[in-house]
Amino acid sequence: MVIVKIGGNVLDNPDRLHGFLVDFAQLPGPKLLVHGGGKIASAMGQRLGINPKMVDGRRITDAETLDLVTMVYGGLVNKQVVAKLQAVGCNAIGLTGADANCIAAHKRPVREIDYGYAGDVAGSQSINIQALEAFFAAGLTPVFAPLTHDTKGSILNTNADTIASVLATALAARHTVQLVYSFEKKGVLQDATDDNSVIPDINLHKYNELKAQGVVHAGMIPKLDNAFGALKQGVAEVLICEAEALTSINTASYSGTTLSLN
Ligand SMILES: Nc1ncnc2c1ncn2[C@@H]1O[C@H](COP(=O)(O)OP(=O)(O)O)[C@@H](O)[C@H]1O
Ligand SMILES: CC(=O)N[C@@H](CCC(=O)OP(=O)(O)O)C(=O)O
Repeated sequence: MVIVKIGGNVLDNPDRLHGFLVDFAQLPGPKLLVHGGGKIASAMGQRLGINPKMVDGRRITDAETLDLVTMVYGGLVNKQVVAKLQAVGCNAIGLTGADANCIAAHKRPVREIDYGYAGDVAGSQSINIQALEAFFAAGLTPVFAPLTHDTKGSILNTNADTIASVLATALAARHTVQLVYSFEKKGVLQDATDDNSVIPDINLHKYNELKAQGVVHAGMIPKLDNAFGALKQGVAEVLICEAEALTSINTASYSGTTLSLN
């Protein structure tokens, strides 16, 4: 089973998104897509006079930002992705974590920073596996927006990399799961501005070194934390690669980054 996450910079590029969705539709076997959309939410917010506030890669989600991200992730982006997948022969069903109680979360506790309506998922016990299995059994491909719910009536904004990691972890109890973080760059790079500097393999020790050297920074840190978290909890393989690499992931020509614990 393959779980794929697609990042906001590709979602924002119609040509790259189209190519990616054609490739995703062709992946054999049961599969699931998680999309981000942070960049689109920030741009739409600015048009509405809502300025984005990010701390450590997480959006501070006040009440009006929650409305914004619910509209953008759960509406605009999710439904556009689903319609485009339908057009290329993939029977996708668009979901948030509230739908079929797929992903329960809790509001991030206020410590130094109040993230507002940002949701953390406690672990794979918060995933409704039966609902996911029912979608797969019906031949449907779930497409998740980065939204969860608190089971008390509120939607929560949850990082898409985290959603991909917890879904992959929950499904790993029953399936051999491959988790693919696809984004706009060719992989984890030695020099974030040089696409020819892909680091092919990273284990936990090397990750800590890369972090300490500042080679891995910004949004790549939470992405890799989520990725290693999934490996530690039984996900068979985690890959980080560009959107265009999806059809090569199980071939010798794969040229992105592969993560391992040891
Ligand atoms: N070593 C690195 N290799 C590649 N990207 C890196 C690296 N360090 C930091 N980054 C940054 O991380 C970003 C990816 O994180 P993020 O924007 O959260 O991705 P996504 O759009 O997939 O959610 C890249 O656009 C890049 O700017
Ligand atoms: C709480 C939180 O930060 N949520 C993210 C969800 C979107 C996301 O993760 O999008 P990308 O994958 O495109 O970055 C946000 O609102 O930016």
